[in-house]
Amino acid sequence: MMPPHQESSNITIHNSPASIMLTTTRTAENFVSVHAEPSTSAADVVPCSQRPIPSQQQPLTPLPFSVLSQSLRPITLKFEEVAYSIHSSATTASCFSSHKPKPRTSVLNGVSGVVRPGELLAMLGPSGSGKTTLLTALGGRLTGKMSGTITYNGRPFSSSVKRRIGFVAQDDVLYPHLTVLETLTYAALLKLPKKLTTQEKIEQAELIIVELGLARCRNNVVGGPLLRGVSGGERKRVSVGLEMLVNPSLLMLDEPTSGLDSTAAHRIMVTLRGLARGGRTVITTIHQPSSGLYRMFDKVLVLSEGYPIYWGKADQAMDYFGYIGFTPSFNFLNPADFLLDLANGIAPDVKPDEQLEFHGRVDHPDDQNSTKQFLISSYKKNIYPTLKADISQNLQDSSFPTAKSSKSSEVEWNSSWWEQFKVLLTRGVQERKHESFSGLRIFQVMSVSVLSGLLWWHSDTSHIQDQVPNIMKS
Ligand SMILES: Nc1ncnc2c1ncn2[C@@H]1O[C@H](COP(=O)(O)OP(=O)(O)OP(=O)(O)O)[C@@H](O)[C@H]1O
Repeated sequence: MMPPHQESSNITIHNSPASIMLTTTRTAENFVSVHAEPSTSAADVVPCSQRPIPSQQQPLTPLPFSVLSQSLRPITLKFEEVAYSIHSSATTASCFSSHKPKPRTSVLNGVSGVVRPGELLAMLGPSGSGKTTLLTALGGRLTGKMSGTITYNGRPFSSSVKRRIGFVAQDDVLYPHLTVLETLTYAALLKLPKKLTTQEKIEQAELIIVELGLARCRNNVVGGPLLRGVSGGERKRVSVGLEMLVNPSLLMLDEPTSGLDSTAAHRIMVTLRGLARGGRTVITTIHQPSSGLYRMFDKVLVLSEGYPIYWGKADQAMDYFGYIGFTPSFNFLNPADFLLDLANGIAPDVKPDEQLEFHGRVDHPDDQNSTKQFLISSYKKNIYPTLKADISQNLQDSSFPTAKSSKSSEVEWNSSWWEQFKVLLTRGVQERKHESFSGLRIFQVMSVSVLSGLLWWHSDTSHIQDQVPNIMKS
């Protein structure tokens, strides 16, 4: 079987040193920031003066084209009164009760916000508070009964918006036996426009590897549950890199730091903040950030059982809760801990040792509920009016292409059928290079591939999101 990195077909993955940092600069935090070029027509792009100042410029060799340096179309995301409910009787339904209307459980209740290019929004809340559901809704992936409005530069979700969104799910789907370089290279070969040569696409993958600080592990296998591979943080950065290949204007990440140590989590968050400062709109859910991570957020949305209890600047959250009467009775080093306690209905006047007792006792839920109710009503009274005014601000925007230009750009971004087939075949062989081949297995795989292919044969390009998981699995 072919060793990794060996030339196969006409696709070659080089291990040459990445001397292609066209648009990268290192900041004082030893962070590689991604310099995108937001359109100057967008009203609320973060001014250059607010971006991190590079401490040193590195000598750069120009590339003919860089996916990261091409002009972005910044996205201002606004969502207002988003509510979502699910059927809660799935387990109790029987053939005798099937005609009864099923009760619904509310998951999100009147959640609103505005996130602008250059901003990093963190959604905080206890487990089950609705963070992932909201992120999925904002990413245009939520099916079911949802109400409220979500707009992208003032327009509803559309295929051209979809193209500009990168979504990193909590459970990322990666090929365990491919190396970091191979993973990103095959993705580049599939995703990048056909006007680029194969060599240029490979260079884009190398550029992303450098951008995300993966150069050290570029030749390590990604790994999975049964195969030891790169570390959790590196794996997460590979997932971010896969989304960056299409240079998204709006990047969404579900729990990108879960299961990581504080250093790896910090590195991921530094990366995300850099992506935001490059003109992108970045939204992440996060479970229990350290105080260091918390300080990196621009805005914070705190959810409690699907209700918002805080929306605003991260560094003003403690002041707000102090204003409505919740001042920590001891010095909270980590504001996130304080916010999560409040979202759980735990008032700060309960001392730490009493809090343990509080968690263990069952006769206090009323106290917790009344605290939550007070926080929800305070949000409606103090925060929502200002937020609503902010959402109502008109946005002068011309950054999305018209239907006609969008169509032509979509055609431009598709590789030919034959190109995709060659890449998928090579990737499939590479991924299974450790396995022994038999005629039966080859027949089995080919039959499933043909069937999958027929299912999506001539499907509309606007359904590309549905096709991607099939491409990944095939
Ligand atoms: N399709 C669904 N079917 C059943 N329950 C659902 C569905 N979608 C959401 N829920 C419920 O809605 C609530 C919110 O779920 P969600 O995953 O958004 O929470 P979360 O804040 O992201 O939690 P975690 O931090 O544990 O990931 C949970 O109680 C979950 O069980």
